[in-house]
Amino acid sequence: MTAVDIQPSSPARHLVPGAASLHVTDARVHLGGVEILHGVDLQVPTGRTLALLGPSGCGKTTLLRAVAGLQHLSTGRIHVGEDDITDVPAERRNVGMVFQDGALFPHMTVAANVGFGLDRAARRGPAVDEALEMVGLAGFGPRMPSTLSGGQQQRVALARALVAQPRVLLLDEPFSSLDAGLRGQIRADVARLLTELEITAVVVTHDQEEAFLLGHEVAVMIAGRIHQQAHPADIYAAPATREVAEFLGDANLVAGHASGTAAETMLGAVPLAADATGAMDVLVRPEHLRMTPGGPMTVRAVEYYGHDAITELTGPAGTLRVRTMSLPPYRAGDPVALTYDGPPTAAYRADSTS
Ligand SMILES: Nc1ncnc2c1ncn2[C@@H]1O[C@H](COP(=O)(O)OP(=O)(O)OP(=O)(O)O)[C@@H](O)[C@H]1O
Repeated sequence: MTAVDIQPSSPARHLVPGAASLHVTDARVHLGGVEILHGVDLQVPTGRTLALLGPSGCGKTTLLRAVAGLQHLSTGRIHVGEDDITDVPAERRNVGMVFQDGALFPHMTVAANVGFGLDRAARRGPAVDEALEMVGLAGFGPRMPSTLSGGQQQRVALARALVAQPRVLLLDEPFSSLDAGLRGQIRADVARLLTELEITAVVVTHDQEEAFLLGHEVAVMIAGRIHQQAHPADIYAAPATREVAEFLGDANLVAGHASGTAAETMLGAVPLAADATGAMDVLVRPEHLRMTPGGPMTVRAVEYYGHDAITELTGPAGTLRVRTMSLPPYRAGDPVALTYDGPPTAAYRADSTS
């Protein structure tokens, strides 16, 4: 699922003035003598949300800290709009940040939390109320954080970042401290809000669903490199590298021999999205496989989830997972044949490293 573009109900009021594009070019960061970011490029157009997705420890927070001015770049440049902010101190960048747990001050009212970073005059003005209104919490100013739900607290954290009218907003795993039930609801809420506000945002997450929901585009970072930045549907359909395919989960890689627009595999001919020749590992999504009784593969297990089911099979094509929308009529040990029934797909050189 991906965030739907929603027309703001009243654009003039919701638009965060000054929102600007973000461009990171060839960013390198060294920590403790080790290169953590290996020349990262990132582009976020004005008013769009980019989800920065990658496994734990790949460098997502380091990149966010660099954009915020909390981490020095060894090389590379950062532009917000036309301005090169690479050497601008953090407090003058006008880049807002929302951290993992929201971190509200429990002894201060909602309004005091939101106005915390403002000078005294600005705190008395309309900015705090406006920011609360933006996040749908008009009238919540006098409340204490402990009287709010987890989702409302997260919205207050967002209001606190928005009150300074940042040109770019950075969110580091903003839902990680919420329990699973609440999380699903709140992230959909925040996805809608970010789109309505037309703010330029980067959201860090290691959760694919979250990235696909929140990001107009998704950048996949692995081991300090951006492997791909594209629309979620394009990333899912055609992961640029084997690492992206594997990280996104539920990727079967089937050995094959490519000659042009198709590869010959144990599943028969599989159409390829880009011409290739030679030994390849072909990406086969579980929903693009069809099972028929009898055949060279053996069912190992069936996992039934209600909305769909995953059947795991082993045999000459390797260990493969197949997704069906209902419970398949097979049990462990049954012989099954598999055929490919999907669009032209990606393939990776068999000798390329994982
Ligand atoms: N001060 C430091 N000195 C040396 N290495 C560090 C330092 N801070 C972070 N690192 C390393 O840099 C790498 C990237 O860390 P970073 O926190 O940016 O990853 P991340 O993708 O945000 O991970 P997570 O999703 O777990 O928060 C990790 O391998 C981490 O161990």
